[in-house]
Amino acid sequence: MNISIISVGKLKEKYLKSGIEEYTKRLGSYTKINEIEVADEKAPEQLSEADMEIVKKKEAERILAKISPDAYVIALAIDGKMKTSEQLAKDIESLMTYGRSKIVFVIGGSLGLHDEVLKRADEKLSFSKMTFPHQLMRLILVEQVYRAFRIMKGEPYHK
Ligand SMILES: C[S@@+](CC[C@H](N)C(=O)[O-])C[C@H]1O[C@@H](n2cnc3c(N)ncnc32)[C@H](O)[C@@H]1O
Repeated sequence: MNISIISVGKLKEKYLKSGIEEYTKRLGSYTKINEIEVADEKAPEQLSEADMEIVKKKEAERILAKISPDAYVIALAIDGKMKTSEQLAKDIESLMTYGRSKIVFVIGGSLGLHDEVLKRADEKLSFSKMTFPHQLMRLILVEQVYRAFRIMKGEPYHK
């Protein structure tokens, strides 16, 4: 099983970096996780709709260039499908069972994901109807992937 997380922009906050490192280390007992960062585009506050589209499109090109054709892509999106941690574990397990050995999670930049990425995605996953900063989303996601492996292995985890 090869799991990647593609995200836009460099992770700057120390506390997020150390949280992600911690869960990546814990996950190491179950699977390897590749953290792929693609460059973000400058997005000043006052962008027109057209300019926002350009920013998201440029970021999308960089994201799509990192995804291989045989990868199962899960795009993180607020309007995606919500699931329980147990369901996520089950879904990852069935992907492994059916030979989809490459799973790629994609987290958008500050403006979100371009439609082209959403079209490439096999599913859209929502963590709630609230908006999280993309860098914090990385930490939440890696913890949930770790939790999913604990659940799959029948190991204890905090409820
Ligand atoms: C700051 S948010 C982008 C907000 C943007 N207005 C949108 O609607 O996508 C950056 C990225 O974090 C992820 N994200 C933020 N909140 C999320 C949530 N509740 N569920 C799933 N993904 C989320 C998405 O991938 C999103 O593209």
